[in-house]
Amino acid sequence: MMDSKSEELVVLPLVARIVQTPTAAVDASNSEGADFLIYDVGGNSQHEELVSSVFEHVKIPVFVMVGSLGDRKLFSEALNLLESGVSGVVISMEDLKSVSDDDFGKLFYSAYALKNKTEEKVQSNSQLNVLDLGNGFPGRKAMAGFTSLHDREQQLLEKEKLVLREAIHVIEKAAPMMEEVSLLSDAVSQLDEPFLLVIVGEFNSGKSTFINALLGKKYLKDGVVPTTNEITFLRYAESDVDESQRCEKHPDGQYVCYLPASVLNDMIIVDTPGTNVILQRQQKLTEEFVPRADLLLFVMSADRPLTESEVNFLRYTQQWSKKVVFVLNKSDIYQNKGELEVAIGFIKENTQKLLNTDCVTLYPVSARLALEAKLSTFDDAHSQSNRSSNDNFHWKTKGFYELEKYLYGFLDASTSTGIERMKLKLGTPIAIAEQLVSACQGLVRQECQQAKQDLLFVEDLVNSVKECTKKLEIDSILWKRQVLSMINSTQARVVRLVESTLQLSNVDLVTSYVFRGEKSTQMPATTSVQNDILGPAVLEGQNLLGEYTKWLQSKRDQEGQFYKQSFEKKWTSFVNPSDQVELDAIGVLERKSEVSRRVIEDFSAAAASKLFEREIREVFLGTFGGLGAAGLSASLLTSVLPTTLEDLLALGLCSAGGLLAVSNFSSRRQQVVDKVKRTADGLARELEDAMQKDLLETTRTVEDFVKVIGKPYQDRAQHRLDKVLATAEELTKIEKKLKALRIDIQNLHVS
Ligand SMILES: Nc1nc2c(ncn2[C@@H]2O[C@H](COP(=O)(O)OP(=O)(O)OP(=O)(O)O)[C@@H](O)[C@H]2O)c(=O)[nH]1
Repeated sequence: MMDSKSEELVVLPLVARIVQTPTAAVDASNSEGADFLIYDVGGNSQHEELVSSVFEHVKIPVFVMVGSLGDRKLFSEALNLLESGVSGVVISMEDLKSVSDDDFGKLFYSAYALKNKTEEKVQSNSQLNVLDLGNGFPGRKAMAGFTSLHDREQQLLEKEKLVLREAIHVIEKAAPMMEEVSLLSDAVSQLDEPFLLVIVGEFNSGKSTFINALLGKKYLKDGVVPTTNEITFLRYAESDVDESQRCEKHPDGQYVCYLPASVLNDMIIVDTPGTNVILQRQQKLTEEFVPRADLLLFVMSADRPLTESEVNFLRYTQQWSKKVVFVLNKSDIYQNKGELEVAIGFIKENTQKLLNTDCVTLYPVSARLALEAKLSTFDDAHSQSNRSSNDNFHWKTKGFYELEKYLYGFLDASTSTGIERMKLKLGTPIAIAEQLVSACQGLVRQECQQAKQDLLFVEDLVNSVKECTKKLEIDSILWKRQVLSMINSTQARVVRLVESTLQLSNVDLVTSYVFRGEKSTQMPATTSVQNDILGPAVLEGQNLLGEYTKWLQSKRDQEGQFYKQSFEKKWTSFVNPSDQVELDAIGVLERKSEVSRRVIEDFSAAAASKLFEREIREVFLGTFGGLGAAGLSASLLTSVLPTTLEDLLALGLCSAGGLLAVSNFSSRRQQVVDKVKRTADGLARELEDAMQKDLLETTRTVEDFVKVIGKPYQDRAQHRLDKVLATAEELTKIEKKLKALRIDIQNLHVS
C-alpha cells in the first residue's frame, strides 16, 4: 500500500504497537495513534491486570503473545484471555506446529462461544460487562477493539443521512428550481429500506419472466407485447394476501406489490417498463428511476443482444456510475454451447469498451426454463431429475442458478458480495448527491459569472459618466467662444468710441467737459456706449448665458434619462425598488447652477457707461483744464485737422505751454483704451470661470444622479455575487464531505 503510486489510494497502512505494560498499551492507543496492539504477556500471567487496566481503557483491538501454546499452562492462559475478550492470539509459525487440531478447535470455540455469549447478554440484559463492552464501546457485540461490520454500517448510515440532509439543504439553496432534488430525498429515505435491485432492459427481453423465475412463481404477467408500463416495486409480505389487495398504486403512479417470496426478505426487486426509442414514456420512466437503483440487472434478449438503444441506455446509466450486472436471457434459443460463447464474447467485448472496464459481470440465463424448472420441482421431481441428467438442459439452466447464487451472496454481509451490497446501497444516494452538487456547481459558476458581469456593468456605467463630462466640456467650448467673441466685439466697439471721442479736435466735447465740468449733462458718447454698445451687449450676453444654462440643464436631463433607462433596460424586473432612491435622484437633478447668468446680470450697462464717462471726462479735464485761451484757440484751430499728430502740430504752433499740456493727451487716451480692454478681459475671465463652474456643477449633478440611481443595482449585483460565492463555498464543503463519505464506504471490509 505504501508503494502504491495511485493518487486514488486513500487506505492508510495499519500501525501495530508491541507493548508489555498496561501503561504502554494505554499510551499507544490514546496518543501514539496505533491501530491495534500486540500485548506481550511474556509468560507471566497478568490476566486480572490485562482485563482491568487494558481492556477497560484501550479502544483498539488487542492481540496477545503468550508464548508457545504447546505449553499447557500457556495454552490455558491463551484460552482464558480469549474468553476475557482479547481480539486474538499471536503465535509463531514454529509454535503453530506444536498445537494439536483439538486444541485449535478449543481456541476457536472459546472465541466463538464468547461472541454468542455476549450477544445473548446484550439481548437479555443491558448491564454489560467488560467483555461485552469490547474495551469501552457500550453495546458492542464483538470482540475487544473491533466494531462489527453491522455496527460500522449503522454508524456510516447515520453519518451519511446527516451529510445528505445537509446536501439537500445546500442544493435547494443553490438551485431552488432543481426538481431532481426529490430524487435525493427519496434516496435518503430509501437508505433504511432493503437493497433495491432494479431490473432494466428493452421491452420483451424477458424481465418479467426473469423476475418470476427469481421469485419461484409466476407473479408477473409476461407476453410478446409490452406488458410492464409502470415502475413496480416487489416487496416481501408474510403470506399470500388476497388477490385484489396484492398491489397498491401510489400517487406518483408507481405500484407496490407485496409477495411472500423469500428472496424479497432482504431486497426489493423493481420491475421497470421496457426501454426502447419507440416507447418514449416507458423509457423516460425507467431512466428517471435508474439513479435510485442500488444495482441494475440489465436483461438482454439472446435474439438481439446489444441493440443500439441498449447501448444508449447503458451509456445513460453510467452518468450515475451505476453498477450493472448483465443478464443474457433466452439463451435457450442457441443451438449449442459454442453459439452461446460467441454471443457472450461479443457482448463482453463491447460492454467492456462501453463501460471502460475489464470487469464485466454477465450471466447467460434462460428465465423461461429456470421458471419452468422451479415450478416443476415441486410437482414433478422425477422429470427434474431427468432434465438434470440432460447435458443440454444443464448448460441452459446453469447460468440462472449461478446468478441466483451471486444475488444470494449479496444478502450475506460476511461475503465479499455482501460487503459490496452494503457499499452499493450506501453509495446510491451519494452518487445522486454528487451529480446534483456538480450540476449546482455548474449553475452557480454561471450565476457567479453573471453577477460579476452585472457588477461590472454597473461600475462601467457609473464610470462612463466621466466620458460624458469630457463630451460636455468639448461642446461647452463653442458656448465660451460665443461669449468671448461677444465681449471682444463689444470691447472693440468701445475702444473705437474712446478713440473717436478722445480727439483734440472734438471742440464741442472739449468745451463742454472743460467748461461745464461735472455739471455737464450726459455726453453723447456716454449715451452711445450705454444705449448702442453696452446695453445691447449685456442683453445679448444674458440671452447667450441663459441659453447656455438651458443647454446645460437639458444635457443634464438627457444624460440622467439615458443612465436611468440604461439601468432599467438591463434589469427590467428591478426598476428603482425604493421610493427614497427616486426622491433622492429627483433631488439631485433639481440642483441648478446659474453662476454665469448671475455674473452677466450683475453687470450693469449704466454703471459701466458712467465709468466710461468719468474716464473720458478725466482725460479731457486733465489735458485742457490748465490751458489758457491760446491753447484753446489752437485747439479750435485744430478742429479742422483730423489726426492726433495734426492736433499736436497745431498746438505746438500756437503755444509752447499748450504743447506741453496736450502732449500727454495721446498717452491718456491710450490709458483709457487699455482700461477698457482690461475691464473687458476681466469680464471675459469672470464669465469663463462662471461658465466652467456651471459646467462642472452640471457634470457633478449627472455623476451624483447616476450614483444614486445606480446604487440599488450595484448593491443588488454585489449582494447577489456575495450570495453566490457563499453558496459556491457551501457546495465545495458538501462536495468534500460526500467524497470523504464515499471513501469511508469504500473502506468497509469484513473484519
Ligand atoms: N425463449 C425464451 N423466451 C422467453 C424467455 N424469457 C421470456 N421469454 C419470452 O419473451 C417474451 C417477453 O417476456 P416478458 O417477460 O414479458 O418480457 P419483458 O421484458 O418483461 O417485457 P415488457 O414488460 O413488455 O418490457 C414472452 O413471450 C416470454 O415468454 C426465455 O428465457 N426464453
